[in-house]
Formats: sequence, structure tokens, C-alpha cells
Amino acid sequence: MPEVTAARVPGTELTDEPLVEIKDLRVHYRTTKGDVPAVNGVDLAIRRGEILGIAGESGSGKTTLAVALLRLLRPPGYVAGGEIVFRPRGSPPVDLLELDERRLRALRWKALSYLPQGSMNSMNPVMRVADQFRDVILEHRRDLRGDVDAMIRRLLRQVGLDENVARMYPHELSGGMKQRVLMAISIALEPDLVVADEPTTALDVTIQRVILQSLGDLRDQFGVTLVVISHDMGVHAQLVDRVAVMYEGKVVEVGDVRQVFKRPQHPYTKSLIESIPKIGEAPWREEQRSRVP
Ligand SMILES: Nc1ncnc2c1ncn2[C@@H]1O[C@H](COP(=O)(O)OP(=O)(O)OP(=O)(O)O)[C@@H](O)[C@H]1O
Repeated sequence: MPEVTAARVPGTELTDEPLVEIKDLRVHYRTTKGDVPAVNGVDLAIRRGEILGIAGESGSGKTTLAVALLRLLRPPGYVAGGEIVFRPRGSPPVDLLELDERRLRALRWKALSYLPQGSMNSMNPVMRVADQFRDVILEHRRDLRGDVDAMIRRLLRQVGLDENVARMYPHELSGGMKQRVLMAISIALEPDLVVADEPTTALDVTIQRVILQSLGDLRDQFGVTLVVISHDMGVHAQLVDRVAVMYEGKVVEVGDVRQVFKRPQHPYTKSLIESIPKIGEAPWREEQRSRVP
């Protein structure tokens, strides 16, 4: 396997005032055999309005990075060091790792939103779609009570679903519809950042394309900054602006997705790209490139 160096990876330099700056983040899991470093000194900037992909094989630390960023890490995981500077609109920058629970709650959904891996299966089976929206919206913004039904209809339309979906129960929806409902809920309170973990895994290829399109639309139409985690380099090729490649808990390469595909700098990135099935001459969609802010 390729050797991972400790030197700063080209492309991890921080731009002016990115939405998020992750600095030397280290996350470990306590196990009976000692501590396992799952995120091992990650420096990464998330720019406003971009779609940043996090690539890497299973176990490379992608989900651990995401849950630490969102402060959703649970024992036996713990943050061993680092800083995560977050600059939400209209508020001073905060180190997410320093916030207490009360201040974190105030950021959830409104500033930071998460579509976890397998979240399609986590919808409440006995609640209609509209009530699942209401729960999230009204928990954080009771002042929107009078507007919530119109909001739900608008949000469903925004992800390409019929308004009638609001009256349905999860079992009446396909996997792709559930994923779009969850995307609509995740943007309901206009967060600065949405993190989607493996949003297309377990969906068939046609539906995957629809989901990728809808995710792209979230950024294009609503200016949401997106982090998309996927082990599938094809997903990154089709959707993201920049991609960060993780290997053994480190970001070994980050850059413009076209550059990374054309001239991968790290041997591990090369092996990931070589392992994707050939899907035509250029794996990225040229029309998508025009959307890059
Ligand atoms: N609860 C846990 N206890 C101990 N080790 C863990 C725990 N969760 C994750 N790890 C370890 O941390 C490392 C990173 O796992 P992580 O799930 O973040 O990777 P990933 O790239 O997201 O993979 P996947 O896509 O399979 O979830 C792996 O070595 C994993 O075994």
C-alpha cells in the first residue's frame, strides 16, 4: 500500500475565510487493544458554496471525520486534538470543538445539517412525512408555526417531489423518494453546511443519478455548502467541485476534482481512480462544471 507522509498535502492551504477550517484534527477510538487513531491529523478547508467530496475506502476515517465535525461523535470515540473553526452567516466564528451542548443545539439544522449513512431507514415509520418536517422545523423555529405547511410543500417541490408526498408514510415511498425527503428536511432551516454520508449507497443507478442531481441543485439554487462522503469515485466525478482523498485517517490529496482525476498526485488516489468502472471518456459531467461558483 502507498506510504502516507506527514507533510502538509498540497491543496490543504486555507483560503480566505472558508466556511469551515479543520486544523490538525485527531480522533481516536478507545478499544480493548488500545487507542485506534481513526482521524490522524487532518487539515482541511470547506469553502463557502462548494461541494466538497470526501473519498477513500471503507475504514479510512470519512464518517469519523464527519461526526467529529458535526460534534456527533459518541464514545468510544473522542477528539484527541485539533480545532474546527466554523463561520456561520451573521455570527462570529466559533471552534465547534469548544461549544457546549446548548450552543451546539442552537446550530443544529439551522447552521449545520447531517444526512447520515443509511438515514433512509431511520425515518419514523408511524409518522407522515409532513409531521417529520414539522418536528424538525418547530423544534427550532416555533415562530414558523403558521407557515410550516406552505414551507413543506415548497421544500418538497424543491427536491423534485410532489406536494402529496407530505401526506404519505415512509413505507409508501421508494428509497430515492425517502432520500429526497430527508434532503428537503436537511435544508428546511437554510443551514450553512449540509454533510451527506454515502447519500447514494443502496440505491439503484438511475435513482443515484436523480439524487446526485438534486444534491447539485441544493448548492446551485440555494447556495448550500455541501460535504459529500462517498467511497465511490464515480459519485465524486459526477457531483463535487473539489475532492479530498482519505487514507488511513489522513487526507492524502485534495484538489479540483478534474485535476485530481487527470493527474492524481498520490499513489492511493491513482489506485482508487483505476478501480472505478470505465463509464465513458471523462468521468465528470461537463455541464456540471459550469455550476462551479
Ligand atoms: N466505534 C468504534 N470503535 C472502534 N473503532 C472504530 C469505531 N468506529 C470506527 N472505528 C474505526 O475507525 C476507523 C475509521 O472508521 P470510519 O467508519 O470513520 O471509516 P469510513 O471511511 O467512514 O468507513 P465506512 O464507509 O465503512 O464507514 C476504522 O479503522 C474503524 O474500524
